[in-house]
Amino acid sequence: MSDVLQQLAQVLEQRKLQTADQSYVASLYAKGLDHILKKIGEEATETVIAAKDGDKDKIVYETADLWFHCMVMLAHQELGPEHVINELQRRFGLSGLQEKAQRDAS
Ligand SMILES: N=c1c2ncn([C@@H]3O[C@H](COP(=O)(O)OP(=O)(O)OP(=O)(O)O)[C@@H](O)[C@H]3O)c2ncn1[C@@H]1O[C@H](COP(=O)(O)O)[C@@H](O)[C@H]1O
Repeated sequence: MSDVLQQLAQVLEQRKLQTADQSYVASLYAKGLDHILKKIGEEATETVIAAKDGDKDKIVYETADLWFHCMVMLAHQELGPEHVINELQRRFGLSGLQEKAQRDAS
């Protein structure tokens, strides 16, 4: 897993001990899950708009915002990026069409 994801996950855990005026992440935790989910929705929309505009710098910037807020959501739910990476690793090499056919059959 990327070092920066692991390092960021550690910072997000440490921020659980801070107050909202000390840290943006702590302020997100203080506002609660619904606010974090709203931020994910906003960042997802901004990512879609950037992609529709074809602005590569903006796509990267907005995707980073989206990933960051998803990381905050995972931390809030006592999960980390390793759980998502493990799921992607589990799926690796398994055709999306094959996986869907298996799901539809069960
Ligand atoms: N990667 C990020 C990161 N990406 C985006 N953001 C913040 O996410 C917010 C993006 O939301 P918007 O664009 O909607 O800006 P906004 O209007 O200010 O946000 P709202 O007040 O509406 O929530 C901005 O305030 C950004 O600064 C981030 N804030 C923090 N981090 C990482 O988290 C660490 C801990 O941050 P603090 O908790 O603030 O110390 C930092 O060292 C960084 O590594």
